[in-house]
Amino acid sequence: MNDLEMYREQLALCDDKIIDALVERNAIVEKIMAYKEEYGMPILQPAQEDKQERRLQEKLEGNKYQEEIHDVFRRIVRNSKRIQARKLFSYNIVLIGFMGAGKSTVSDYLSTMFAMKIVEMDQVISEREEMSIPDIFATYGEEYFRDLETKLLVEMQSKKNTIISCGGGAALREENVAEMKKNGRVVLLTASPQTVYERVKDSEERPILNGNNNVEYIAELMEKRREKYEAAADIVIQTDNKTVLQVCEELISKLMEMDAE
Ligand SMILES: Nc1ncnc2c1ncn2[C@@H]1O[C@H](COP(=O)(O)OP(=O)(O)O)[C@@H](O)[C@H]1O
Ligand SMILES: O=C(O)C1=C[C@@H](OP(=O)(O)O)[C@@H](O)[C@H](O)C1
Ligand SMILES: [Mg+2]
Repeated sequence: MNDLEMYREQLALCDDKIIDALVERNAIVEKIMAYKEEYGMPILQPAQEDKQERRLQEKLEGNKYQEEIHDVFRRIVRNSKRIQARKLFSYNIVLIGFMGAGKSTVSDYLSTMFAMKIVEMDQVISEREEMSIPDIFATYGEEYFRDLETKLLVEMQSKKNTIISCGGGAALREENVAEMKKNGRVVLLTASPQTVYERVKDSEERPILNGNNNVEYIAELMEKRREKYEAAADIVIQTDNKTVLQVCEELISKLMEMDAE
């Protein structure tokens, strides 16, 4: 055997070790999940994630391949999150609720924590139309926008394991709700009119509230929509005075409870 052949064999042995370590690592990830579930512990633990990241930084300090190894670890962590998410949610998670309830924020956080794909409906529609949501409303009217929402929700049926962040009006059409439920669990986020107002008062992105951005109008519109939101929901989470992390934890545990039934 010449040297080159020997090095190649050594490399293959290294790859085998990496594979074995990854299989072992993933099995441990599953054990941690099962443990948290058994003892009713929070699934998301961002502080632990930060701690792990710091440990890695320290360990790699001064290492010649620091950047490359770090890159590999980022992928490893992302894939562990995916494994977790696939195990927990075999369906789409569809967030509905009034403007300012936190649908976009919660979706974003969840998608980061579980490395799940996300569809932010307003953003997709806006990109496709090459126009902001207020401009779509102003140019073509609300009905046109609502039809785009319906079309997008129909497309979403081909997705799996995806977080769908709806616009606040998406759950108002019955046909939309039927689409959401085909492949997803519908999560209703709620907040009081006062909380909504505090969260959206400086926003210019919500044409429905144009010129009416006050607690009274919000309360009235919320009441008009309430029945439809509630009828669509598989689970409901009240978000007043809760952090985004708390809302996400509640969402996860309620979905897990639902699956256990
Ligand atoms: N639980 C929360 N606590 C405090 N602020 C929040 C919370 N959820 C969302 N927000 C804030 O409220 C605003 C509106 O949230 P957003 O996610 O855009 O709502 P939605 O998509 O339901 O209209 C954002 O500025 C966001 O940072
Ligand atoms: O409630 C509504 O009718 C709407 C809510 C908005 O989304 P957010 O709920 O994310 O603000 C956006 O889709 C559009 O301005 C209409
Ligand atoms: Mg939103």
